[in-house]
Amino acid sequence: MTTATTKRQQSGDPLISVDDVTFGYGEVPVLESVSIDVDPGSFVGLVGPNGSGKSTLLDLMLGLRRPDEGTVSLFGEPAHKFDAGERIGYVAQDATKAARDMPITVREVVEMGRYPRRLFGRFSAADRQAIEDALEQVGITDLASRRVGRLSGGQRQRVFIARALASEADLLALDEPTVGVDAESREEFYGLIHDLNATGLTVILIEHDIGVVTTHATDVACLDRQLFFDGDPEEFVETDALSQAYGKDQHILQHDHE
Ligand SMILES: Nc1ncnc2c1ncn2[C@@H]1O[C@H](COP(=O)(O)OP(=O)(O)OP(=O)(O)O)[C@@H](O)[C@H]1O
Repeated sequence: MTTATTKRQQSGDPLISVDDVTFGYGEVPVLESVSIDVDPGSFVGLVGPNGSGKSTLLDLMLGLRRPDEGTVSLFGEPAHKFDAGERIGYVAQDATKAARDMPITVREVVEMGRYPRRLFGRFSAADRQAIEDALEQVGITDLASRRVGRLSGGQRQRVFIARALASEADLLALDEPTVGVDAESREEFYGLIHDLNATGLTVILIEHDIGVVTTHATDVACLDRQLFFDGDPEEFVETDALSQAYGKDQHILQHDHE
């Protein structure tokens, strides 16, 4: 996408490197000896049953929490020292639900993604163009002056993706982004994420629907405190990692397939 991304892709260094990480909230262990790399340009689907530590691992990857043991590097730096806001578009669980109460327009949300790049507190012509391009890329130009709170869940998701694009993020991190979104909008949404990944944007997606993950992801990581599987989606469906990780919670998967 950007020149910086291209350079990193050429260098072949992982964009995120999690090395032998252990983490707990107080005495409660959540992650145990987890090691995983996220390569530039990849689309990593992070799956596992409820409470298996997916959101926690994402927090650690983005430097929002520090591991008890092990190390996490992000863009080649210790993750907790990195100012993640600059190069990462993060759509947290419930982010769009919170947006229901936002008394601001779609364009204003997308502009926020561009704030850090302003010079002397003002948008340049290039900034304005980047904002328009981001709106257009996710197909919400005609919604630009609408209030975010008045949009559907699927439309709000697009607004947040556009904000990430306006910031020229190198990495898009999505935590169950389509909860509560209807099947058609959901399919369209993942088509959009697929296309963005094809342009070089690295994607990490937490998602219970294994079908979505195996269709779009280039890598699957299956977690339940430990990493059960990390690799090719096709191999993943052939191994017993699914039943090992989900065990009695397999109904979660079936439910999402319906
Ligand atoms: N801030 C917190 N303080 C204490 N415990 C927490 C906190 N956040 C999460 N946990 C616990 O850590 C474990 C892992 O939670 P996490 O949200 O990472 O799992 P998850 O795989 O993302 O779950 P889900 O699929 O249900 O969203 C759970 O047992 C959860 O209750």
